[in-house]
Amino acid sequence: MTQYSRVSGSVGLITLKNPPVNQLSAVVRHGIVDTVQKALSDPKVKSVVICGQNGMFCGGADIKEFQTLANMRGPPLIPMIHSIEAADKPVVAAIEGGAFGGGLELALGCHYRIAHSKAKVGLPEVTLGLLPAAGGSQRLPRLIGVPAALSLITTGRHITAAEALQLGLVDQVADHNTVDAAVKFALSVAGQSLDARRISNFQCPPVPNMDALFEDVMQKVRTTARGAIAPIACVQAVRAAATLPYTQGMQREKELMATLFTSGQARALQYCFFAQRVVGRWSMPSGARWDTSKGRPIHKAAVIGLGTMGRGITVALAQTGLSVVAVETQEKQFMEAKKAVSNMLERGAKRSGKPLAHGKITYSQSLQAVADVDLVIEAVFEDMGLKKKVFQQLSAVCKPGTFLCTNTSTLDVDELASQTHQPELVVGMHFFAPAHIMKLLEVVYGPRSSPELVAVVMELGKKMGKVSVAVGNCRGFVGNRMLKPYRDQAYFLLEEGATPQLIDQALEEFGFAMGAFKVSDLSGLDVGWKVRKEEGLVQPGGGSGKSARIRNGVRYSPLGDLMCEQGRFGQKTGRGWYQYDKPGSRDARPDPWMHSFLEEYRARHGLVARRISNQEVLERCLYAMINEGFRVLEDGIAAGPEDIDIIYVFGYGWPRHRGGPMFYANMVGLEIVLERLEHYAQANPDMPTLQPCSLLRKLVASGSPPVNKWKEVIKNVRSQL
Ligand SMILES: CC/C=C/CC(=O)SCCNC(=O)CCNC(=O)[C@H](O)C(C)(C)COP(=O)(O)OP(=O)(O)OC[C@H]1O[C@@H](n2cnc3c(N)ncnc32)[C@H](O)[C@@H]1OP(=O)(O)O
Repeated sequence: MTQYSRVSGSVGLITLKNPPVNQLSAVVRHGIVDTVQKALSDPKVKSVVICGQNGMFCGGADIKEFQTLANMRGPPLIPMIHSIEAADKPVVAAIEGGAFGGGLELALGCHYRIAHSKAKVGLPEVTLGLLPAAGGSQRLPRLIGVPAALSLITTGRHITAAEALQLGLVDQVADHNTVDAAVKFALSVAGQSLDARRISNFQCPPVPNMDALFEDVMQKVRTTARGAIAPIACVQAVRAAATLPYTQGMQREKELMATLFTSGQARALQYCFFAQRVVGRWSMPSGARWDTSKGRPIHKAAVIGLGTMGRGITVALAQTGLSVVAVETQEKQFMEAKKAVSNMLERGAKRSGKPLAHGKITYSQSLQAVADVDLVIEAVFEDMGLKKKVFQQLSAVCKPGTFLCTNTSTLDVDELASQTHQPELVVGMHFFAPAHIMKLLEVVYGPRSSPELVAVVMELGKKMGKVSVAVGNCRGFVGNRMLKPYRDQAYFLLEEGATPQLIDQALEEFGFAMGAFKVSDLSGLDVGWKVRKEEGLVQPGGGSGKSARIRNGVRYSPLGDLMCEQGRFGQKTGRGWYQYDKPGSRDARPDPWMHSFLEEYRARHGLVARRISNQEVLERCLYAMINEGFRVLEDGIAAGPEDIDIIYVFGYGWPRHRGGPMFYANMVGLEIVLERLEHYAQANPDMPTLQPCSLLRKLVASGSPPVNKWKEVIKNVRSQL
């Protein structure tokens, strides 16, 4: 786990060996303590280099060890790093690949840091619900100054070696063999005084208006954290570094970490870290899996339809370096799209500092232009008739073996596949707007989809920088299917006495970026109205009599339809569930009109408004969504709870520090979720989505196992179906 040797006569070389990322597990910490001791007590050794094997310095503490305190055995990090800093021989960190979290804290305890030009460094603890509590929050501001340290520690972002050099975080950048460079450097500094190299002895560089700076940062962090506690603790820890002597600062760091380490938020964020990796190991009900299915390279892709989604997808594809044929048959849209895509690419290049991807896109107004591409993504208007036609044409035009993908958000992927000669080469690629920015991609396979195609699309998603989740085909797939009962409950609560702002406030306090009604105003009420009309659900004036609030035997709220009848489509019309200064404006303000609209509606339907608590809003909206999540698992549409949670965290603004809906249910307690659903279902027998699903009942009957053990119960339930 830790190898020691003497090189170049007088340099003790310590190599961390703990795949996959040389994480600081207990055995590694033991190894470091032992080998540092060995090097320091060997009179032949004049200086020391610490490096990691396989091109990676160190990925930090072993996150798996956090899951049970019992695993936190072995030498603690803080005294280990102190003993390195206190050494009387120079210790040099040779950073290849990356130094993250405890790995960077270890490097900060060294007297010098040499990084490879391609290496990255960072203190990402905040993303795991923690703070850099092995001295990182105290050493980093002393080394690079308070503003830069605040930026790195509160966001957890990884920076390049070049930026680290500019900030003074590393002393030298090597283009070739970093360990050789570090050994050479270690030889050159042997015997030199180390007084000026121990960061814990430094004073933080002075900051003018320090109080104002911290107030400002705290304000920003509170706004962006949306209830997450770690970013706030990070600011407090850096403040301690700026205002207290080192030992007192370390004490403060320890106290703050104690409040975070066992928190539910830390558990949720660490669950998300692993869940994100679990979804990459996809499987299909046929037994096909990520490690047994091989894709093939895609050189040229096409996008059909250059509306908002098609433009974003074109940009995302071009940015991967692929050749893209962008097709739009309508003249006006074609001209507008060319300009828009070009602007988006320019903005992207500016943001990332990477070269423009313009040259890779060919525009065409004819479908014939896609004859030689390897993969097509259809992004025409969400209309089954239109999409079917496009798929028939694509099947006739494309060379055999071309993969055909649809960017539908709800429609039946199998029905589209059946329009083609090779239905096994059709899947859904459900992007989220804006498609070149949003991280989530739902990859929707049908019973006939080939595993090769799923492998290709999952890989393509990765290249586009997406978190791709493979899911089965059903109406709305995973994300939109679960969103429906959530939204329905929000409407029903309005009927019963709530206001849009009361519901949104409860959801935003929970941590959602936007409440259900603000999201509806943003995406446009007319979108859902059109779908409901096609489904035959809309009645003029919302319908009348007792049946006005019932469709197909279940409860229905015509409120959204009535809003649309009044032309209140949301932000685009300047009026929706909220009012806006002008069409297109984003600043939502409560609209007094809504009060009389709801009063009149309730009076018409004999409803008496009652006081709705935040707790009821959360329980009805979230538990209805979670209940649907259990159905999704039961039906085999998602492979496991991690898939659902990652979809919600990356695509639907679910607060990451609450881990995703299924993790949240587990945190609340499955028996509580079941009991509340039973309570609400009894009070509302015409709302079947509140009837607890059998998988939830089975899990509770099985003793409510933790979320990572659900798959066993799910397997049994599915095998009985
Ligand atoms: C006392 C408390 C002290 C806390 C201080 C800390 O150090 S907290 C930990 C801080 N470190 C991090 O947050 C880094 C987490 N890791 C990463 O960001 C990335 O893994 C990486 C190091 C940038 C490498 O990225 P890459 O894309 O190359 O690989 P993967 O992310 O896919 O990871 C490969 C496998 O390694 C596992 N893994 C990564 N880091 C850790 C870790 N710190 N502890 C345990 N395991 C780790 C990861 O889970 C992958 O394995 P899978 O089996 O595929 O899940």
